[in-house]
Amino acid sequence: MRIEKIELFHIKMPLKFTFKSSQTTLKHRETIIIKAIDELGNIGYGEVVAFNEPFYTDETLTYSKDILKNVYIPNVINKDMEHPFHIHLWSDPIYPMALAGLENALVDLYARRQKKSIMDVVFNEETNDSIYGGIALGDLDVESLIEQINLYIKHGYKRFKIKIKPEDGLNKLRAIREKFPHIQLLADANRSFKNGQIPMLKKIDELNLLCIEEPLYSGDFQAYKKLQEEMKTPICLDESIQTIEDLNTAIKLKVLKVVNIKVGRVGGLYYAREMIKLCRKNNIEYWIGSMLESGISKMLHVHLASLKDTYIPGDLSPSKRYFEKDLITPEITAENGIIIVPEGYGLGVEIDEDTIKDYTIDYKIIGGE
Ligand SMILES: O=C(O)CCC(=O)c1ccccc1C(=O)O
Ligand SMILES: [Mg+2]
Repeated sequence: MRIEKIELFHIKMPLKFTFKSSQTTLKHRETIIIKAIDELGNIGYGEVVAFNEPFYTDETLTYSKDILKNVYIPNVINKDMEHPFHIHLWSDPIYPMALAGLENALVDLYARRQKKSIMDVVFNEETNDSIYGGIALGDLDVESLIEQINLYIKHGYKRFKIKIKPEDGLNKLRAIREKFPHIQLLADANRSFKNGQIPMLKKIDELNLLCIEEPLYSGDFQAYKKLQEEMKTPICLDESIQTIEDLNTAIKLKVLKVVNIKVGRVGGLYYAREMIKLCRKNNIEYWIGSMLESGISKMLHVHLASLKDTYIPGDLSPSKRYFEKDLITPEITAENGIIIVPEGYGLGVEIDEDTIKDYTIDYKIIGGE
């Protein structure tokens, strides 16, 4: 396969709700959609899931765009490639979300070219035909959280993730657990608890959570190890694990029980697969995370969440929850909280380029001369 042309669409999608975490408030989701075209006219899409501000990791969309234009895209354009993962021989994940977006576009293209599903290209193993969706809720007030959970329980959902901060996180979780004793509940603190607030964190143990994501401000592995020794709720690492080396270190230090693997954060499907292999070898639970992206990423995550040994099937719920109009046809939908994994080639859905163009605020084309 030879990639002849790459288009970058910097898009800005209005969110249907304001999403608050301990670190940020989002009313729009900006990402970069990458469209890759090969010498036969096959097309594949990927999404760069960085944000405008470095609240989650250091990578911002400005950095992503620069490295794509100056390094990652020139490294692949007009070269013969046998497999999309060969991109990783030529480019390092300095800005992993940029590299992942490009790699994902090449994998989607390659799978469509081979008339295979993306999972058949990346994982040669049996997967589930459907997954249980779950609802990730921002840091809302207690009344709104309860209202939302009630609503989605009526729609068949059983799993909820709540964003928390030290000031009121414990009280919110207590109120929710009291009202809903049987739901599967997770919390994500996005590194907001400082040392003095650790006693409060330990009280979360009373609430029977599936896990708590990244509670500690320090992000320090030794501090996580100590905390996990003192808590029975599994601690789930997310932003602390960016590279295979991070994961290896965490495994060696016996820090880790659960890890949230995000394709963007780790530099693409190749690295995500390596991490999954490491988790399996070391009996560590893993699951596939998301970050309010368009259906181009979220559908990829639906595919990965269909692996049979994930801890939970991820932060995945219908497109319509997030956006008036998503970029894929059909959009992600759920029936009774269950999402069907599409069967077609590549991502298994069509990409709606008119909608991409409607959301585009900056455009660049490379190659194709
Ligand atoms: O896609 C979703 O609904 C989950 C959103 C989410 O938790 C998140 C959103 C933005 C940045 C970081 C995170 C996270 O998982 O830490
Ligand atoms: Mg998280």
